Amino acid sequence: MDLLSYETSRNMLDLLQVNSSRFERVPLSDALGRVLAVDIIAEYNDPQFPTASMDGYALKHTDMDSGVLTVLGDNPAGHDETRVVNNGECIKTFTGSMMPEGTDTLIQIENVTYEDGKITIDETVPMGWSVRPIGEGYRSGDVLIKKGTKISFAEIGVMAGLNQVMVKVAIRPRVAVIATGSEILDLGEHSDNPAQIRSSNNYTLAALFEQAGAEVIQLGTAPDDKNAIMKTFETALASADILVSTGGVSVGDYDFVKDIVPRLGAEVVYKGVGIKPGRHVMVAQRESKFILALPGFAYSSTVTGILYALPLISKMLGKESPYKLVAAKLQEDFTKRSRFTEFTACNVVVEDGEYFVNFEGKKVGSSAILTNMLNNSGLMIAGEEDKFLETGTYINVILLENF
Ligand SMILES: Nc1nc2c(c(=O)[nH]1)N[C@H]1C(S)=C(S)[C@@H](COP(=O)(O)OP(=O)(O)OC[C@H]3O[C@@H](n4cnc5c(N)ncnc54)[C@H](O)[C@@H]3O)O[C@H]1N2
Ligand code: MOO
Repeated sequence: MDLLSYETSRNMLDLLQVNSSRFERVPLSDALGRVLAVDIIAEYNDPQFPTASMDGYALKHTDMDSGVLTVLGDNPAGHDETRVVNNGECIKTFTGSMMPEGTDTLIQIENVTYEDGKITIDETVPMGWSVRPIGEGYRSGDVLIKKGTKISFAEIGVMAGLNQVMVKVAIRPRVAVIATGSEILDLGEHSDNPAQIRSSNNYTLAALFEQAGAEVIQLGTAPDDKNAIMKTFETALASADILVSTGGVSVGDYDFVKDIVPRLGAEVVYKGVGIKPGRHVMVAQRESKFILALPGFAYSSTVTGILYALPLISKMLGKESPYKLVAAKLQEDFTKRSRFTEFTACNVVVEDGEYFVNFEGKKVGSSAILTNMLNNSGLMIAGEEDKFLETGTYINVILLENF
């Protein structure tokens, strides 16, 4: 089998024409987890007026040493204060209130004694004390959130502060997921044969893609039946942007998926990459739609889903990168098992601001071991040329959180 290198396969994937300009407007309260389709630019300053940040008295700092000041009255938060403070005067002003004209400093209640409409200053404060200046948080015109950002709690809050009632977000790519194989049983399906196994692939991948911002069409499982698989694929392609299948891509007599994909009129971009796991992965395109046929093994399908589906989803969403790649230091020796680029589940530890990896609790075995991905594992990348990697070697790791 002629295998592409991992790097070539990823470059070819990056070169595929993907529509990344589809957007919709959603209410802010529905925007969590969506990806911004525009830059969020401040239309005003925050705050828009000098604002008190403590409860106290607004005054001129030049009066700080005068000892006693006349209180003109109260200025509660939200009050449009119009009185002008002159020398020897102050206004009782509260946290969040607009500072009255003529004042530059707020002295907190604890620092004064009030009696008969006057305050005596017991402890002075510096010029500008407890006043949030105009534009303390941001200035009009500042780009606060970049297009392509996944919206989290902080983005929601900042956009609420900007009165963004509706938010322009990328349309979620629709990804159809199906697991093929006559031995696999869907969730809850009755088993009458000990050679059957539970399907995890279609659920792992659905969760992975949803986490990455896609809308998943869960197609469940399908037995190794050429015509049935073909029909299901054809139907799925009518509504999905990406069809992801697992199983049926190697050389077995019942591995039909690899033959079905070209028969659907799709152009095979490649089939077979020098990676472990996942070497049978197939990428195909039919007009603007993509078909990713991933291997059946649970770990292989997950890794190839990360490596080949996430970049397409991420591009459709207008995100800068599908996941975070970091350089980490090996905390133990690592021996590569194949001549391919290898992706190994690892623990990622951060110590003193540096990333480290180790394999504590990870099992060595076949490409079926999905439990190695538990506990926020990372995916360590050992290159084709690597063989034995010593403790202390720096190595690239894909972080699998927050993509
Ligand atoms: N003679 C050869 N045999 C195999 C080769 C090869 O090159 N020559 N490649 C091996 C490698 S590497 C892989 S990866 C697998 C890929 O095979 P398929 O994509 O055709 O997958 P299946 O044979 O259908 O399944 C493989 C394995 O995974 C289990 N499986 C399948 N679907 C699911 C699911 N939804 N959830 C959980 N587990 C699943 C299935 O029972 C098999 O054990 O081929 C090797 N063989
Ligand atoms: O391609 Mo398989 O996933 O190497 O085990």
